[in-house]
Amino acid sequence: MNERKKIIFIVNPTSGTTRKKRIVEKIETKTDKGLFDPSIRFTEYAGHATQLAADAVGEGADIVVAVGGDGTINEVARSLVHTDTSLGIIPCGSGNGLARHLHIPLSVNSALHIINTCEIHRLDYGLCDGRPFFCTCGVGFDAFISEKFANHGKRGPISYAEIMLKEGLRYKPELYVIEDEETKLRYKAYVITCANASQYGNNCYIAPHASMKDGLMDVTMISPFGVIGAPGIVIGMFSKTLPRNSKVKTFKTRKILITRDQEGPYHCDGDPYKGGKQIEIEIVPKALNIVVNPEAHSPYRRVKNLLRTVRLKKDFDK
Ligand SMILES: Nc1ncnc2c1ncn2[C@@H]1O[C@H](COP(=O)(O)OP(=O)(O)OP(=O)(O)O)[C@@H](O)[C@H]1O
Repeated sequence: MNERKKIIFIVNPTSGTTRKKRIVEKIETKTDKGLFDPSIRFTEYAGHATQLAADAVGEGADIVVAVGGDGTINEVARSLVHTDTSLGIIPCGSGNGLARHLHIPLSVNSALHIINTCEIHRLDYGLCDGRPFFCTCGVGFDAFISEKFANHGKRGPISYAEIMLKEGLRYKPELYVIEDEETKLRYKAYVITCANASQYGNNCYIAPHASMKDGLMDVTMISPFGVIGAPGIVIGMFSKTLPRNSKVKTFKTRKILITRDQEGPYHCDGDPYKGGKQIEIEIVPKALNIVVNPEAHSPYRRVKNLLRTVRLKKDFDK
């Protein structure tokens, strides 16, 4: 008989707005016990998931599942890069950018089905100022807002929208020099985002053509657009057409250096950090095993997910 795979679930009780007790019950009942030997651990403070994931690697875990949002995934995945231990995802954050990019369903039952299917791909991640990111990183307005959000106390999309409206008008775009191996350009930008995955979360696509398999990041630079240009930017983000906007410049590259006039924040997967005048960002190709959705590119994926969720819900309610 094959030995069961060791799988460790790391639950962030503070992520998103959903209650985690029911999620834990689902993990306990729906994980395939024939395939896996599961255990569940809870984070007790910010940053704890990194230590728990490192411990799991040390214990020889085959899969470590981040149960939370992009912040939790980042903390878990940074301990898994360049190892044979794979990252699983049960998305229950506020934005769930990486899970949405990978077409991992937001229903816990369906996400557990993906884990039970256990298809693993080796994908890219990024380094921003030496810090790992898996979805996006960058400077400008989004880094400024993530700093305000981190200090706000309350989470969830309503708090986020509140901060965007209150602080958005105060933000002043900066001048940046952006260099890669071939070009050097000066750009006054509202936002510069380097994307390994396509979206910030909540289906807000900053780089709709980003791929985690191409060894490259998609750099999106948005120049100041004013009140009149704002609806076009927002519509572009939610309709995957942002690169066509005249205020937006995009390119793919492996590594860039961003230089600005003064020190300031940058963000990695939505979490803010203090940065210097220069920030180096690069993609590390094929360095993290991730449990992916084998049906991610099937045209019938949404219908199948819906049917599976209904079926699993019926089983669960029995
Ligand atoms: N037990 C804990 N107590 C307080 N904070 C925690 C705890 N565990 C993790 N955190 C912190 O919670 C933060 C937010 O978690 P996470 O990003 O998963 O949720 P989210 O912000 O709601 O979702 P998303 O990033 O998808 O929008 C993380 O940056 C992490 O450091």
